[in-house]
Amino acid sequence: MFGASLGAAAYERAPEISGILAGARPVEDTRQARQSAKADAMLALSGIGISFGGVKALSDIALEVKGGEIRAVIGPNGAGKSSLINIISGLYHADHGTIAIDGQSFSQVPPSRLARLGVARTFQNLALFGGLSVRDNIASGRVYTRRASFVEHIASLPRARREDAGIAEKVEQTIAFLHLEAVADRLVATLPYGLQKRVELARALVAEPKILLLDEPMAGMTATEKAEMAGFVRAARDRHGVTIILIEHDIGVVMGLSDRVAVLDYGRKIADGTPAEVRADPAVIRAYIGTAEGGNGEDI
Ligand SMILES: Nc1ncnc2c1ncn2[C@@H]1O[C@H](COP(=O)(O)OP(=O)(O)OP(=O)(O)O)[C@@H](O)[C@H]1O
Repeated sequence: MFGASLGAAAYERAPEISGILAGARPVEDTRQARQSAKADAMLALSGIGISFGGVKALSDIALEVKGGEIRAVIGPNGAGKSSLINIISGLYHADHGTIAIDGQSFSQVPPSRLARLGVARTFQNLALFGGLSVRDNIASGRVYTRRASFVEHIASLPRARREDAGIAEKVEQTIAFLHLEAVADRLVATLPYGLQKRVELARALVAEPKILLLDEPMAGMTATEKAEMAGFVRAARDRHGVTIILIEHDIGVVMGLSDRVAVLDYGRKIADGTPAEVRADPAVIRAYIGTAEGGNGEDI
């Protein structure tokens, strides 16, 4: 039943996101949160809950992600997957719970510190600069590393030149890693969708994150493009040790790529384990059979 792609979200969230950002609360570092973070976890969520109006998008979610793990979060449409990633990346503020990133605990992750905390993400709907080249889009992923002032850059002072050279080197390494050399000078808007998704991955990876959040990185791709993307995601983990949290509707891809899989349904975690454990879990089978996307009764 999981062979097919299960489709995309049915709504846009930009206005809500900007509203939430405007109301950002200060960071908290609580003893309770520190205790709940397991020592070897790169990321640990505890008691996470969020509601939108009357809709409980997430209730009491715990999730532990070990360093270097590829961890998938799956579930039917509206299960709360994107909300979870948006909370981890500071776009949404949880009503309850704590988030520990590499040992630092927050009740709300500050988006302005996300890159320095070593977290990068991609978006369900592409968030690239269509009128800029592939190379410039990728370079935008390292803007946060700049220290030199505007004036230093205008005057091309040594610190600014060193920074530019460092960024350019990382960008070229990332272009090579993701095999984007042939399109590096093309405007992003002129690329096929599958390649645009790869550019978005490149922009996240150029920041050399410890944690990479991928929100449906293979949505809308052909089978060949999905296989390529899965290869790049695995290589990012294997070669660079990046810890990866992956939301993806194509369960075939998820099961082949992930070390562990958490399953959400109606905002609750209903299963968490290896792909084999999750595939055999009756609650997971029930959740998918109860949706329009599943329902043909085959095994997961
Ligand atoms: N910004 C928001 N404003 C209002 N409701 C929201 C917002 N974000 C999420 N929701 C609601 O929270 C619930 C969970 O949505 P979410 O997008 O997290 O699910 P999902 O599992 O990612 O779904 P999909 O697979 O369709 O992308 C849904 O009922 C959704 O309508």
